[in-house]
Amino acid sequence: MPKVLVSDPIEQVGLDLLAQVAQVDVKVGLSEEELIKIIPEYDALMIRSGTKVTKAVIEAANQLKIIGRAGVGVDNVDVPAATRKGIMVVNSPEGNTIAAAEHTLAMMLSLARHIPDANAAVKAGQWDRKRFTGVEVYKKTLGIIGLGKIGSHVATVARAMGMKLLAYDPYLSTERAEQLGCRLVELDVLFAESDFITLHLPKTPETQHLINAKTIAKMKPTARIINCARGGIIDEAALVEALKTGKLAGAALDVFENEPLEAASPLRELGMEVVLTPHLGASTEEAQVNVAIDVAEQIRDVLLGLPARSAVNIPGLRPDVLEKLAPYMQLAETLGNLVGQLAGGRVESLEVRLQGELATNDSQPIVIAALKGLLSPALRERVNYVNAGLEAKERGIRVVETRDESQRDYAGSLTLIAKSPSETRSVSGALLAHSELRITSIDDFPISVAPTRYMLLTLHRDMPGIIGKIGTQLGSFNVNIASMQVGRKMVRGNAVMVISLDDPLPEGLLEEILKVPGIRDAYIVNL
Ligand SMILES: NC(=O)c1ccc[n+]([C@@H]2O[C@H](COP(=O)([O-])OP(=O)(O)OC[C@H]3O[C@@H](n4cnc5c(N)ncnc54)[C@H](O)[C@@H]3O)[C@@H](O)[C@H]2O)c1
Ligand SMILES: O=C(O)CC[C@@H](O)C(=O)O
Repeated sequence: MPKVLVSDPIEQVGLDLLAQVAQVDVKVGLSEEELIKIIPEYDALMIRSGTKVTKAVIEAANQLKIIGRAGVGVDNVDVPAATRKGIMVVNSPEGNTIAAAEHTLAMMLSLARHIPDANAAVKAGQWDRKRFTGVEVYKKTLGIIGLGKIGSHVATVARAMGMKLLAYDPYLSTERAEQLGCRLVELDVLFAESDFITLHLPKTPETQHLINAKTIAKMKPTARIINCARGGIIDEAALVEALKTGKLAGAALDVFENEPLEAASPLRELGMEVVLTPHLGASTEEAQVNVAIDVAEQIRDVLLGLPARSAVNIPGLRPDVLEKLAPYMQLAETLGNLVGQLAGGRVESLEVRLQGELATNDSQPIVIAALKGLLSPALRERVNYVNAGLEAKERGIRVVETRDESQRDYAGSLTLIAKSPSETRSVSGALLAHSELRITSIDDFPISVAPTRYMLLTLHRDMPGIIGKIGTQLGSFNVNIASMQVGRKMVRGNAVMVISLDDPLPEGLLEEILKVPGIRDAYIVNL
């Protein structure tokens, strides 16, 4: 019988499901060392957010086939290390949506009406009504940053409470926002006009400290902010300072830069302008049952040799199909991610052109992988091989597929053309020997570049000295170049430059590069 280790508290219904096919050991509160010691015995690991599945744990997991995260965020799992080891990571992208949305609304009302402090005062024997006079949410403006699953439900309920809704989500169509009764605006407008601001976006390098001293200065001093998304999207030091100096009226936080919140955190010192909960967004009986069943079923299926429905890293295809298509799917996902970043988010249509041997295969997994790549800058681990098609449809992205079975320079190649309201961007790629990925053109400029984690792309005029100037700029910011290539259609015409970097591009460098004469546009791409 296979063995499953459950290392965080999981609802019994999930454990019962697993017990039908496996020996289930529940061992909560293990240290990393203890986990490393026992993990080689196990075929599956089931966790919530408490267990840190580090690279060292994964390296020791010689028998592990699947890691199941009973919840959405897989930020506590080293997913690239699991993928390299062929371990599937699955999650439950929707099981706790309602719980997190309702917690957000509860936090907003608690903050508006000082419920936690009033409750504590009454329990302490007091009866002070004046001190706890609150504000109404009716006819107030709620600014929602991130209008995905949770943000959408918050919008629906807040609208019913008579709130005016603004939203900022760079990856969402205006139509979808309008369906939810939200006016899609730029971030600065949302900051300036909102009475309440609520965060429902993923934490990424781009969204880290999105709320900081500078952005808080753009908000009304009467504004109140709610974060039930991820700690670190708000700069806590800046928030504390703003609350102390009256630049902001209140904050309700369920998530923190460090969890558990440090005993000495200055947030704990603040008064009723702050409401704090210990990451309870998903903690309802219903959500815990949902995520436990969702993830236990997937672990059970994988142990029985069946596909999983919410694999974050490896698609749940039959092994023989997967083996053949996997390198092309990786190519499609990389190109989707690249073209999405170039098109700048609001993609309305994606054309998938399959060439050569790719055109003769089942195209569905390739199209899905391209959509997963396209949506991953916006949705991160919430988009997977199962929901990518549906997510794209809900976001109003039309998919057009074309095939050409003739072979050109490569056995099979793929082109993705993404259209946004303002522009059309295209990228092509192919596989070399040993399934090595190559980007073979960008906006029809021929190149041959291996995709890397950090890349800088420029559109520029082909002229003497321009490459040297960009190299000097990167050097002056201490950024190391791994490789560089220029693609052009004619001498001294328009060209594209693709630079692979060893380090992420520091803040401010892109602005300097855009000032170089001859540079028409420049992009940071993280693959
Ligand atoms: N507190 C909790 O216990 C709890 C529970 C569940 C989820 N969460 C967190 O809530 C957040 C939202 O979850 P969800 O299920 O709604 O996710 P989702 O993927 O459905 O929605 C996220 C939305 O954010 C948008 N987005 C991405 N980058 C953005 C940016 N830079 N600016 C504005 N919008 C951006 C995306 O387009 C998407 O619409 C996540 O951070 C998730 O980890 C917390
Ligand atoms: O309580 C949990 O397991 C964390 C919930 C939430 O942050 C998630 O990512 O699903």
